[in-house]
Amino acid sequence: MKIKQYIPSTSSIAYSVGVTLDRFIKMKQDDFPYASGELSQLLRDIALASKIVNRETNRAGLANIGGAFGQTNVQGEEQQKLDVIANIRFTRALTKGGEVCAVVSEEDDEVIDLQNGSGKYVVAIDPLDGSSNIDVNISIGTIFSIYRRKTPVGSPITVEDIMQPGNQQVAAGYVLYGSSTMLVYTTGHGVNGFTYEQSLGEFFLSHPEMKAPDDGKIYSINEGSYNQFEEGLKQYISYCKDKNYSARYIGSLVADFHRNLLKGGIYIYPATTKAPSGKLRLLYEANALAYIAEQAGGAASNGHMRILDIDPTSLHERTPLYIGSPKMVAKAEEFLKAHKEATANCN
Ligand SMILES: O=P(O)(O)OC[C@H]1O[C@](O)(COP(=O)(O)O)[C@@H](O)[C@@H]1O
Ligand SMILES: [Mg+2]
Ligand SMILES: [Mg+2]
Repeated sequence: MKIKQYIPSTSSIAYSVGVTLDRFIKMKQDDFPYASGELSQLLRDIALASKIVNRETNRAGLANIGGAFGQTNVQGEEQQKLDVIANIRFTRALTKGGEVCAVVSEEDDEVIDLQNGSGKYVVAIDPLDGSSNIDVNISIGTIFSIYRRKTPVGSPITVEDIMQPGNQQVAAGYVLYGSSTMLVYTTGHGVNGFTYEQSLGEFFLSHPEMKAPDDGKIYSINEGSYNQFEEGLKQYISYCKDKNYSARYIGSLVADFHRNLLKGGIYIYPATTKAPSGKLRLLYEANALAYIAEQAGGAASNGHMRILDIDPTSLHERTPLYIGSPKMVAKAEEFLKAHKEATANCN
């Protein structure tokens, strides 16, 4: 009996399809000898739910799942049907997976206790980001943050488990439902992006070790509320215009963030006179993207302090967000600080 060693074929007739998300998670898990596989399973559960939500978003116009659901959420926003569908799909996947004890969701007023005595993890999630773009076929997303609970497994869930600053995240990521669907995540060891191959039902590694360019020429801000911006920010926007930077604003946080992460740029959702804490939510929007930004060499602040160091005080609290290329975030902070100091000196 002859035995020969396997030599991988390099022939283009059967090109390699690449590394699947499952295999990548397994490979990375092996990097941590004490890893128990629970976080890996949790990431797989999120990937599964995102495949289902991807299917729903793709056929939203056909299957009568576009449009309003007819209820408002705790933010006072009218829920879209896809907000509710995505919320059900992710919460169900996290419950069935068995790794999670509690979920904080944009679409639920209170913390959801999954009645899972063995769950080690807490997930904060924006099931559907960019809701205003659902019915107009513009990229939308999902954003998630993962924490290890602070209290012993099996004990009642406490504020301590939920109200953790972003620097306590063990993983974070987003799904972008765009011209292609991508899952981008970090477990604190760099950022990797996977593209969904619909026909095979698999995510494949397409953007290994993503790095945010140090600087950029794109600024993303909704200037519709310009008159309510603080003076320092107005000066930074003039600076961007003097520099002939490109203004790009999709109105879906995940999509704007993703573009700027790849090309270099800054996304700003500022404080305004009407909304002094801005619009975006700390626990399930800002923290996750801030962790990814920093893991890719970018930066994220509320204009004055690092997002990841903010101690949360309420479930749906909002924060101004300045995120993207580190030099651009630093420059924006500089303008805010300089104007604040100048005003203070005048008084
Ligand atoms: O319409 P505005 O005020 O520019 O706000 C757009 C921002 O609001 C959001 O839609 C808020 O997120 P949700 O859609 O998850 O509520 C962001 O995705 C987006 O960046
Ligand atoms: Mg959102
Ligand atoms: Mg949302």
